[in-house]
Amino acid sequence: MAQLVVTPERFPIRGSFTIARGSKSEAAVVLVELHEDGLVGRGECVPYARYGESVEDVAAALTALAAPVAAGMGREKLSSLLPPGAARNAIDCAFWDLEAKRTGTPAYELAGLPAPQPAITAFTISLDTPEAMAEAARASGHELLKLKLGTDGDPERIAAVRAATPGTRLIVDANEGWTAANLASNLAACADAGIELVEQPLPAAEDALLAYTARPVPVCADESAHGLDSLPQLVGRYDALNIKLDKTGGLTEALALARAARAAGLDIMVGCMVATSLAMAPAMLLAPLARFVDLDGPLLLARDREPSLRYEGSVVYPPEPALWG
Ligand SMILES: CC(C)C[C@H](N)C(=O)N[C@@H](CCOc1cc(O)cc2c1C(=O)N[C@@H]2C)C(=O)O
Ligand SMILES: [Mg+2]
Repeated sequence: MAQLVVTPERFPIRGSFTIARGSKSEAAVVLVELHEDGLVGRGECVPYARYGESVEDVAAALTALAAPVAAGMGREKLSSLLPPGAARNAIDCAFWDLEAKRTGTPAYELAGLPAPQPAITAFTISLDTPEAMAEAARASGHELLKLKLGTDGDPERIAAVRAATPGTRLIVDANEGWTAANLASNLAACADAGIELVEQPLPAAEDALLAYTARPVPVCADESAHGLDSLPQLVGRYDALNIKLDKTGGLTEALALARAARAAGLDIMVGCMVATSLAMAPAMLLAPLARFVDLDGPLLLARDREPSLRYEGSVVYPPEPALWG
């Protein structure tokens, strides 16, 4: 029977990171370890205030599972005990890792997935002035950039980055910062600049408008997409959804959501919060199902876990078993 250990941790961000909702200077994560017969399964999550989560509440919800876990409770019970969200993510991924270690079978095989392959990840450019974003984009040298937008002057930011990086693939993320009044003009600016995807333009509560708006660039749900239950209301409004394990409550529901979304004709982005390689590793298993991979969390950190995922230029490599899975 496994012993559950829950540890809140902080990892400093290199400089700071700004989106439409505010700035961050550190990643606040919760680590879950499941110790059994000398083996340790691990998972990591990022509680997000936007979804009503805090480090304290998530750690408490996980600690409350110590007794049932010690009594033999397994991964299959989690969806009846925790909502889709950060707490379930950390323990779900820890169960997958423990099972992989106990059976000697890689997690991708346990999940019925192909072996994950190296993938091009997006690299995020923090929200700033048009000049500063253009310079950060040019200096990054990455093949696929995700521009954080969501405030006045976004067409100028888009135009400045496009002029500075003519050959670079671009996606943008408004983090709910656009409005009914500027949606059409901002989407037109994206189309003019050859932007490949626009993530969460409107506040989640205003999604209905998207069904009646021309979408000259594919539009991807992020803050509107959570677990499987959220899928029906995205169809007809969005062209893609950003699957993050912190929103689905781990790999188990992420897989079900990815398969259901593809069956409904939606493209998939596999995304992340600002977190370490341990949080990215299970998400790498979804990369073969995804049109866009956005697993750059560790690239923004001043310090990562050891061992970490391997990043070379724009390419992220599948995890080694010593990290996860
Ligand atoms: C390193 C990147 C930020 C990761 C990824 N490319 C990305 O864009 N992810 C999210 C951004 C969410 O990040 C936030 C926003 C926020 O207001 C507060 C936090 C975080 C986070 O990761 N940790 C704290 C809680 C996206 O919108 O797609
Ligand atoms: Mg987003």
